[in-house]
Amino acid sequence: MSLPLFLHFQTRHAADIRADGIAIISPSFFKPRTAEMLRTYLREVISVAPTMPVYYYHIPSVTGVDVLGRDVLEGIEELIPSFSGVKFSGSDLMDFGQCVSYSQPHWSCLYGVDEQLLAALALGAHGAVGSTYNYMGSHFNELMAAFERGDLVQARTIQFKMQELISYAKKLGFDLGVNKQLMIELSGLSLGPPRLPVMPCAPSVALSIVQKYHSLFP
Ligand SMILES: CC(=O)N[C@@H]([C@@H](O)[C@H](O)[C@H](O)CO)[C@@H](O)CC(=O)C(=O)O
Repeated sequence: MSLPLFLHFQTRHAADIRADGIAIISPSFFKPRTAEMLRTYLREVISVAPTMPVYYYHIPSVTGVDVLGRDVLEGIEELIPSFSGVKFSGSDLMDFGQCVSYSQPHWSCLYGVDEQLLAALALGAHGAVGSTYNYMGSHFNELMAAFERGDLVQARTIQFKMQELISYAKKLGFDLGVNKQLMIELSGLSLGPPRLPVMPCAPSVALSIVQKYHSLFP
């Protein structure tokens, strides 16, 4: 089966630079309708570098692909021996729980909806990858530490503050452009403007969210 050429080169490049692994997102223009179609696609992408660890990056709100993560994992360890886990950026926690439950001992199930991390930890998430960790990582480390020592009151307090911040930001149009501006403001790093079609964030919006952040996390 043939693979779009750029994917061939991207995977080859990852192998050439000895990347620790790759995460593969579903195609979103011609969408796979079934888990089998998506698994076949993942296998073809990684066939260029068959020993490199590979993660399935499940992010239905971006791809628009309506296939359960758990269904994609079915039998994937036989199809892709280097399969290493899933980065799950969906809000369907039952599906996430089923991914964790099916997970093989050497896999990682990483959760990516930052405002629901605590629930995912309770379901056995092995780690987290998310955009807001770029500027709120220390608070999330505290959340995870509190969860690990069984202090659910503290873990919830941090999660609720985070939810309040995201819901505040969403009312002001939180998107990638806003998120990038928050990274700049809160990390102090100069990251430049976003690339089209993402639009830059209005300074008044970023300022308002930054103020909210400081009021929640003084
Ligand atoms: C749909 C989306 O962008 N999800 C984010 C979240 O971190 C999200 O921004 C956060 O939970 C706030 O809603 C990440 O899962 C995506 C992500 O980590 C990435 O693509 O780098």
